[in-house]
Amino acid sequence: MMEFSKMQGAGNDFILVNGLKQSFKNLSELAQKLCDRHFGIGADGMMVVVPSETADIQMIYYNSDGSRGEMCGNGIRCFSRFVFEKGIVTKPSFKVETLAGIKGIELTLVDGEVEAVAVDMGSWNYETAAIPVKIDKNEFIKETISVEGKTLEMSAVLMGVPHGVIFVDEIKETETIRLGAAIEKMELFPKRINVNFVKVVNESHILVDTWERGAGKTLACGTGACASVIIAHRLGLCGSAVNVKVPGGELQISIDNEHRVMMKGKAVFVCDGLFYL
Ligand SMILES: N[C@H](CCC[C@H](N)C(=O)O)C(=O)O
Repeated sequence: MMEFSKMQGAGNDFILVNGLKQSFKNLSELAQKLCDRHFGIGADGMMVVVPSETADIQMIYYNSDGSRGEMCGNGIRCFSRFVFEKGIVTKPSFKVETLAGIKGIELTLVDGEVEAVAVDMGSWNYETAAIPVKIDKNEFIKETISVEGKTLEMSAVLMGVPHGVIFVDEIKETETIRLGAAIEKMELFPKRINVNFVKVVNESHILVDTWERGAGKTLACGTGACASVIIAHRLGLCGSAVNVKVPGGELQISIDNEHRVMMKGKAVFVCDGLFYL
């Protein structure tokens, strides 16, 4: 049997496993098994707590399809509350090692409970070689793509993981699913890509709906919310402090003048349990 916690951040749900107490052979297979919504517990992804030599603790993230994600914005908020409330980390400010670099965490405590988690998500990268995008241009900004019989204008950015951002007049979940699924796997994106459909309400409010690489349609995507603000800000469509409303809740995203993105939002425990491996 295996101990786990189920958590969610703005409706993006995760299974957390304490890798300091138990070790596993194949994390990709474990993620697929645990995240299956019929034969397992059910979640968008799985995080494992492991030691770090360069930070206070290390987060390993897998999507529900068993693919490794370099970073997970909603996930790192849940991970941070988990390691604090389980006593693994004992201070409200700490650093988490990820495949996308070390992230700074600030917990907001109310009566000893974690009320919100702020994450220094670090900076972004527009270079097509880094995202990656297979195109003979340095950046992929407002480029035209044809998919599922539609011509769309998309911009791409690496926010720890690859993100595409498409601005729409109206968000339709059926289109997020139909178009997102096709764009994720286009040859243009050798490592696949997360796809965000964005409606700008005003300069401090946007709506985002995301099709996630390796997880499909989710109720929120933290790195996607960050990517959407970054691109909207670059195109002059929003300011540098934005409330991002997603189907599962909302996130506060801000860009500082050192080219860094800060994300703040909740992280909620759903349950603790035992899984029969
Ligand atoms: N599916 C993403 C990783 C999780 C991102 C998302 N859950 C977030 O909150 O940032 C990828 O493989 O690129």
